[in-house]
Amino acid sequence: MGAELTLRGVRHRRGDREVLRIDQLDIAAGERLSVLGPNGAGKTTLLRLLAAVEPPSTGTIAIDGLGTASGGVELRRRVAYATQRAGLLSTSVRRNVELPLQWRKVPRRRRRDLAVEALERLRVAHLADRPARALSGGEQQRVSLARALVLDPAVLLLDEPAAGLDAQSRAAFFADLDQALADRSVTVVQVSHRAEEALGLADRVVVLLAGQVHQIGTPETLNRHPVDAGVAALVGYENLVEAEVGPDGTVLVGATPTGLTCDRPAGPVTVAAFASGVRLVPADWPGLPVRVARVSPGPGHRTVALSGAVSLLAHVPVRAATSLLAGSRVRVVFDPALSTILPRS
Ligand SMILES: Nc1ncnc2c1ncn2[C@@H]1O[C@H](COP(=O)(O)OP(=O)(O)OP(=O)(O)O)[C@@H](O)[C@H]1O
Repeated sequence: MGAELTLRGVRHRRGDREVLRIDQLDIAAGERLSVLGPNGAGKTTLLRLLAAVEPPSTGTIAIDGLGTASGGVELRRRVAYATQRAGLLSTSVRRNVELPLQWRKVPRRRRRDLAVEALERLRVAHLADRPARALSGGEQQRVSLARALVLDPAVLLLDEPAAGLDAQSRAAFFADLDQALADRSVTVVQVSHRAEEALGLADRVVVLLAGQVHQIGTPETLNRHPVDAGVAALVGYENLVEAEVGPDGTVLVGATPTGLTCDRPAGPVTVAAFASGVRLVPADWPGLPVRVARVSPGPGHRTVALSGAVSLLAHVPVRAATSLLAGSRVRVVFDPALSTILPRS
């Protein structure tokens, strides 16, 4: 059964620097929470506090109502923490996964069965007799996860579980992780600096910037309604453009309409637009005048760098991009479904 986590008034200092500040966070039993933030945001610090590796400088963290500061063995046993590096011991894969069970005095026979089952769930049972340190990075990550899951934890803490994997291996890894967790009600807190990972498997996402929570919401909310430009950049909006809301609600760059309207009061705003929401139209149509600076191949599209009054990135279907030559003049409007208007920070 997954455990409920509650954080109240948590502050954590490293030396005289405060690196984490979370006033209140409740994580429901069985919830999958992602923590998204850039390098140095405090993600690992948060996991270390949740795992009771160290206590917060001030404030409380409780697991099913029991404070981590009490340091009880029983409480620690309910939490499995897979650190950023797989950290496997230089023995066989099987032994790595069996060891935590041995420490808990699980009988040998049962240990073996549980270890094999955990390895099977992560699709690495065929590696059971190999030296763990001689595996590839991706294989080691899977064994590390099997080692965490074999304890049947109430809380699973994952620090960048797919760090160092290529894009294809990452996708397969997360699909298998999803499968491995499918019939468990474990509470999962996973940290990542990649939006696609953080938003992929989560019920909710916490955005951490400089140690502070900027936004908490479902992946869909973060995607469609980031609260500020910092969150927008982190969730993958490639374009952030300074604009103005006119008296009639038209969003303008300079005096030029952008194709967007909003019901904010007249004044400065920031337009966040996905590259796939930047529409190129002929130079004699209404829109922002720009020049094509560069066209480069992307997966299933061309990435077009545009310069002019604003610099933008656009993703353009391959067929439509054939007529785009560097230096040519076009105009740009933003697709409202792939753009959002933010307060100017
Ligand atoms: N042992 C330490 N001593 C001093 N400062 C530290 C220590 N560990 C981390 N920090 C600082 O605390 C802040 C948060 O670090 P943390 O490792 O939690 O960030 P992170 O979001 O996990 O980063 P990354 O994505 O790079 O792993 C950073 O500014 C970091 O430099």
